[in-house]
Amino acid sequence: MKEILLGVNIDHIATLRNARGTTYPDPVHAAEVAERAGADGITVHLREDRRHITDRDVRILKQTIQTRMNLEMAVTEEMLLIAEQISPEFCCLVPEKREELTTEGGLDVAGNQSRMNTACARLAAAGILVSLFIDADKKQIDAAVAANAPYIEIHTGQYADASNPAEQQKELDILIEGIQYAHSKGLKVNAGHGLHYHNVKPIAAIPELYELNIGHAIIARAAFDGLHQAVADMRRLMQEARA
Ligand SMILES: CC(=O)[C@@H](O)[C@H](O)COP(=O)(O)O
Ligand SMILES: NCC(=O)COP(=O)(O)O
Repeated sequence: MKEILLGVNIDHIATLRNARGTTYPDPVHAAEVAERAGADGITVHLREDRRHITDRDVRILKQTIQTRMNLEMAVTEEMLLIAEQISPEFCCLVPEKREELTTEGGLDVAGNQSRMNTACARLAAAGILVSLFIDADKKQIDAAVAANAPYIEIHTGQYADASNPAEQQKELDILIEGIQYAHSKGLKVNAGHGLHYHNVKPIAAIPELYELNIGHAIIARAAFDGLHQAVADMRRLMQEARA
């Protein structure tokens, strides 16, 4: 069966650094180790409040990443200008709330169609491949198609947060239906959020998926096993699911 790619999100290396205001651990170093361990791309979320990744990180990473940068960002004028200046290979547009602990759901593309169309067109004009981080909802998938986004990333948060196997299976079925629908519409379909070593396989097994973006669980595992091992183990689990 086809390979599935792994984008490693290194935000929480920066969380650890910022907790003490030190210069270490450096996300630039993390990207290099993750790439050597088999990451197909590096994801960073430049939040409006800069709680982890900073402008400096994005600038230097753009010069040092050997694979490709996927810059996650809110749909704001400030972020669009940064993306146009940095020119990452991919931009994933995500919803953002200042107070949230982490991303709580998908972007409402359908409810903000003209703003999304404009953002996608601006990024495409800058040569950036756009992805929209959305829920597995046909209305949002149709809106992503209408916005001319070549990629979407399906939000797996509800699946990851399910509190029992029956609920998790229900969420998985919703994801599979949405992913198949999006794929049939010609979108390249990624997925991510909340995936970890014990819930990744059923997601990685979905044949229409192109790439998974995984961060928090890999960085947490790295504290005990080292980042190289943590990335390699995640990659292996994903490939096993495709065997
Ligand atoms: C959009 C998304 O699902 C992730 O990138 C997530 O936002 C990671 O960053 P946080 O951990 O700061 O939420
Ligand atoms: N877009 C999802 C992502 O980059 C990583 O999310 P998480 O694994 O840190 O929850």
